[in-house]
Amino acid sequence: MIPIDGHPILTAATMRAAEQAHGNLSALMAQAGAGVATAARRLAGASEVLVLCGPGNNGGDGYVAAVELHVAGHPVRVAAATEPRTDLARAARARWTGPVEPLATARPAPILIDALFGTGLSRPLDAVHAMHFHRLAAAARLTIAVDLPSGVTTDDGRVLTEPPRCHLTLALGAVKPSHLLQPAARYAGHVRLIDLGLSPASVATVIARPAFRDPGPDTHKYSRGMVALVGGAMPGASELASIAALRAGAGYVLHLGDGTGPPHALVRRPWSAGALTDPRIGAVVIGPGLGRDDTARDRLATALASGRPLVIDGDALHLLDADAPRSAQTILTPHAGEIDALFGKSTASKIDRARVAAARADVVVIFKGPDTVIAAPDSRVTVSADASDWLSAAGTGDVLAGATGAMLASGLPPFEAATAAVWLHREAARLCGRSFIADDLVGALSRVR
Ligand SMILES: NC(=O)C1=CN([C@@H]2O[C@H](COP(=O)(O)OP(=O)(O)OC[C@H]3O[C@@H](n4cnc5c(N)ncnc54)[C@H](OP(=O)(O)O)[C@@H]3O)[C@@H](O)[C@H]2O)[C@@H](O)CC1
Ligand SMILES: Nc1ncnc2c1ncn2[C@@H]1O[C@H](COP(=O)(O)OP(=O)(O)O)[C@@H](O)[C@H]1O
Ligand SMILES: [K+]
Repeated sequence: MIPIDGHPILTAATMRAAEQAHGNLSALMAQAGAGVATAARRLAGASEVLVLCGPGNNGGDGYVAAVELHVAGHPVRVAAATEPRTDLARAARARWTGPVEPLATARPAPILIDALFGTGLSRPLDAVHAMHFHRLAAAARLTIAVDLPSGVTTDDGRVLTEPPRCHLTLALGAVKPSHLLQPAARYAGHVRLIDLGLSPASVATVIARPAFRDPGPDTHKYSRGMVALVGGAMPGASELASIAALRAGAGYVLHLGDGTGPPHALVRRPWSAGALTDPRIGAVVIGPGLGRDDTARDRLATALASGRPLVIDGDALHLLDADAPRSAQTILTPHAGEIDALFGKSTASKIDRARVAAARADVVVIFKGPDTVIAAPDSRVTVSADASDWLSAAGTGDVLAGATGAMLASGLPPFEAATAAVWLHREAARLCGRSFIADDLVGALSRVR
């Protein structure tokens, strides 16, 4: 049971390929079931465990876990609605010598293990089965999902049948997109990986603590990163982004626009056509509070022509031509509405949408939300989940844009800069607790650094 940070994300198909390449499916199931049993024993204390087993190999994992728990002397019962249908699951079922209770009449237990369906779920659950799943979970103190909460798809975060909210999901062999993507992810609870030694390769990974560029003895303010924030109609938003850039670690932040007042560390200058010609500028952030009028259009055109690395957010995303050729490293930070507006609506998974957008616009995309997907034009993807829901407040996106500018100006390549900023933003939100405002989040960036 290991934390998932930095681990590859695999789809059902790539998981099956990894399984085939391994060759010994029976050994994999034995390992998976043993891993589930170990985790359950660690968390259950002396409490009885009830394992719900489905017809496929997810159910097979459940039977193996039940046998392992029994052998270890742990009180365990099994319930199922249908007989196993795969050879592996049948073999695992045959080794379970206790009774198999019908799902509809199964007595609850304090610890519930959901081994109904995993990566093979192909349609909604039978309504009566789903009802009993919910009944047993409601009566349990702890619900542990094997591989995935039964009812969610594997690859795109969709929910076919609403499962109970599990406390823990044990991802078998690899993390899957639905462990991270909403709405499915909310049913998984904490996600931990059971390593099956498959070492699958993937261009998609779970976000991990980044390697920040910390200052050293030779550092000066410009080498640490100079960020220019292009202001506009609503100076509050660009100021928030400016202060975020400072607190995320930029050595020098230039706010180009109206507005006065603290912090004194912020260098304020009015906007001018030549404002972005300073060769020391390592990143330009444009969009927070920019407005969408002709002035905004002119400023965006100047930023795009400047050749400086760019972070394009908020209003600027509404003025941008996604298909125009790029003259500089560029990071876009759209939320779902902005992705729809820029690239058109789509029912594809958030990972695929971010990847397609990045390739089409030749940029790094930070597709924001409760699950944030960062994609590069070369197909690399990293996904950040478990962000505080309290981030759903005005101005938190401006903070992310400023932090992204600081990371880009520090010299990190765009994909790494975007990843570092998203991680920093998420951790800052964690430190803020509940009911914080964007200004608090800015302060917390320093504490995370
Ligand atoms: N990959 C690996 O490395 C490892 C994988 N392992 C485990 O294997 C799991 C995948 O197993 P799996 O492919 O047998 O699929 P699983 O999710 O058990 O169910 C599919 C079965 O249910 C059926 N069915 C589908 N939907 C249904 C519905 N709504 N209502 C009713 N029936 C429905 C479907 O039949 P269908 O009718 O669609 O043909 C099929 O019979 C994976 O999650 C992990 O736990 C580990 O053991 C070891 C390493
Ligand atoms: N429910 C949520 N849980 C976690 N993070 C969220 C949630 N809703 C929004 N966020 C994050 O909060 C920020 C909101 O940005 P955005 O929508 O641009 O707001 P604004 O433009 O008002 O600053 C993004 O970083 C997004 O990922
Ligand atoms: K399951």
